[in-house]
Amino acid sequence: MNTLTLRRPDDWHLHLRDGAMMRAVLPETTRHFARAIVMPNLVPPVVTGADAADYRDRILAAKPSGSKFRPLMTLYLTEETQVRDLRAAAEIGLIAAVKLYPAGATTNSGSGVKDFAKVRRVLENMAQIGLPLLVHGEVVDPDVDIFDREAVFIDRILDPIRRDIPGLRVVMEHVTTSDAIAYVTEGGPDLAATITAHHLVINRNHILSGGIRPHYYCLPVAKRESHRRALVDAATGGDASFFLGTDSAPHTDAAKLQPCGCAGCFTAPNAMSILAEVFDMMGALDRLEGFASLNGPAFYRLPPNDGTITLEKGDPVAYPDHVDTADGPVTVFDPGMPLHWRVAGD
Ligand SMILES: NC(=O)N[C@@H](CC(=O)O)C(=O)O
Ligand SMILES: [Zn+2]
Ligand SMILES: [Zn+2]
Repeated sequence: MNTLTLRRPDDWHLHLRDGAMMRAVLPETTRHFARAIVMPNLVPPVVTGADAADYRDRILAAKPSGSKFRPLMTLYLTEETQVRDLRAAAEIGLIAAVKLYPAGATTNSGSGVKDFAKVRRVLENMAQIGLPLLVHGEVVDPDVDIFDREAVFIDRILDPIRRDIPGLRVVMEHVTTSDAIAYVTEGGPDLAATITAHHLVINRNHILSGGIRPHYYCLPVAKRESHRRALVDAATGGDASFFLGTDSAPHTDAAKLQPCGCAGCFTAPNAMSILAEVFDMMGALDRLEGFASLNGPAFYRLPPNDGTITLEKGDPVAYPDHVDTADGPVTVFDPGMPLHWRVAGD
């Protein structure tokens, strides 16, 4: 097979940032994706409905002319989140989901939740109205090994919350372990997971191969090879609980390349080429549309997109190694292998 036409895909987990950075990275997403769940971890975070409306307007104003891209907004859950504000934002269709960051778990998560009892009433209301809770699923306990934080989060935090609040719809974001895959596979219709492109192609060895590779450092950190294989099997296996969320997370090189560098991989430009390569290697190209374009809308109770994109197979595709922003260059994720599939028109 040398060409493949899919319904236009969506990105169910994306960091667009703000200001000059947003203006520089947004076209990299709108080129391929019709919609994206936009993460709220700005500084300060997107906490209220009014914050989300303002941020949405800034994104729409920065969108390339002619693009029909639709940002799907999220609120950043804090211990002060007001039920009334959240319900109002959901009712008018301003927000598509609410994001839970355990305080301290990742980039700009300082305003996240420390005491889960304090957000219980908000979560109950979300269950009532069917509004999905998106979780960065890692515990922050420094005594828990960084490679175990996702599995421990499921046992200590996520599973108790889901038992406590039946009907709460949850997306485990950017899953990295076979533990999460197993939990989501067994989790029933109210549980789903996003999988990134980069976690399908790197394991933890890549971060430390021949030296330290800051551009492969993201959170949750890539795990051992057996986990990567479990992710590939889940993404390509046809279970509708799994769908694409690139977690494309731009940071300037200056912010990545320092003694304490930021976590995040910038994959918006080449995520679709990476996915096509992985699905092709697995003999599963016929399932790429489900993963990238159908399973996400089904979980979010939205229609799939009308338009299509076409992928073409040929000589290895060269992507620019960075995108320039007014804040400095942002390095594009290097998958470390040739990519043979390009999006037609790129
Ligand atoms: N994934 C990352 O490594 N970083 C994300 C935050 C997140 O999604 O956890 C970011 O905002 O930079
Ligand atoms: Zn995260
Ligand atoms: Zn993210």
